[in-house]
Amino acid sequence: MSMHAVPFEKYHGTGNDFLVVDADKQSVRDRAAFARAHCDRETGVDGAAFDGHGDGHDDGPNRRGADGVLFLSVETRFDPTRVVMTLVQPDGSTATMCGNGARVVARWAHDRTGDHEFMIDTQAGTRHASVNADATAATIEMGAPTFDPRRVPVARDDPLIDEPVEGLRVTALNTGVPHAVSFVDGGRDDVDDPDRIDEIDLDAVAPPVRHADVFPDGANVNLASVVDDGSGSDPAVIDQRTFERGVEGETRSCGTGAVAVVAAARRLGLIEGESAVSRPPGGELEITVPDAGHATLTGPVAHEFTGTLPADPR
Ligand SMILES: N[C@@H](CCC[C@H](N)C(=O)O)C(=O)O
Repeated sequence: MSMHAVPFEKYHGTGNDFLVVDADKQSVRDRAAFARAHCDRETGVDGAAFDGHGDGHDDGPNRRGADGVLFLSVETRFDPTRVVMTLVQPDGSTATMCGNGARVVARWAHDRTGDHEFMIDTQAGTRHASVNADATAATIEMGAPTFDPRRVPVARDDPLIDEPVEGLRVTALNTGVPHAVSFVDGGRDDVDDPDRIDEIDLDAVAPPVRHADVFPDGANVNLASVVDDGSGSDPAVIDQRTFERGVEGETRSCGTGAVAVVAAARRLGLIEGESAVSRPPGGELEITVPDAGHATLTGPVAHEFTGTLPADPR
């Protein structure tokens, strides 16, 4: 067994939290085993064990474990600096894209270089990223959402738009990874509605959809409720919850999910305008989904703590 210790940083974006490992400096032989062990919410990385935890500057959710490990490689010979991103999830799988993870990558790269603009190489394509002046928020270009059945993918010839799948009415699309979006009536603040979004047992209703035959690669499953349709002077507001493939549970926030929710709401005519605010449990995200071209995702990012972890945790 290797006793090698791997330095890492922990960051989060609206509560979607990640361990970050500099892949240029650290070798982790079995990345899946590393992620499975250290992301575990009961036995994984514990911030209380490390200096810098809750340092008063970037006070994160400070939960044990994480939603994934970002292995990053920086290529400063490019302008803007390029970062190659690989996300290994708590079940050991590798995700092709992660919106909140990419926002964390931009902040991590800023903390190393002082730059504010980056290109991030993901398995879903190369994405432009920027951090704001004090690096408390990051914006990612998210590519163009697609409902094309071959690209979601869904196992049928027509787009899957607002149809029943395993007990939910679902719209299927790909925003870098596959998503199923299901709109429900009551928003988080509709406290008198017994069926409001937060009353739904997501851990019970999502897995049958996540594993449905119509999704050959599986899907992340989002519940969404339109709070404001954007017909007034402000952008639309949508409450969101996401059950993530790879985490196999609900996360505090999902960036590709937020873009999927807004793109699906636009497709179904539920909101007006190309900008919207998504409200996952972990905070607020600003999304744009233009009629053509790249969507964008903007929201807060924060550093939690720094430490070292065993490279081979078995
Ligand atoms: N949390 C992410 C999504 C990560 C990928 C997803 N779990 C999958 O496997 O499809 C985000 O912020 O987009």
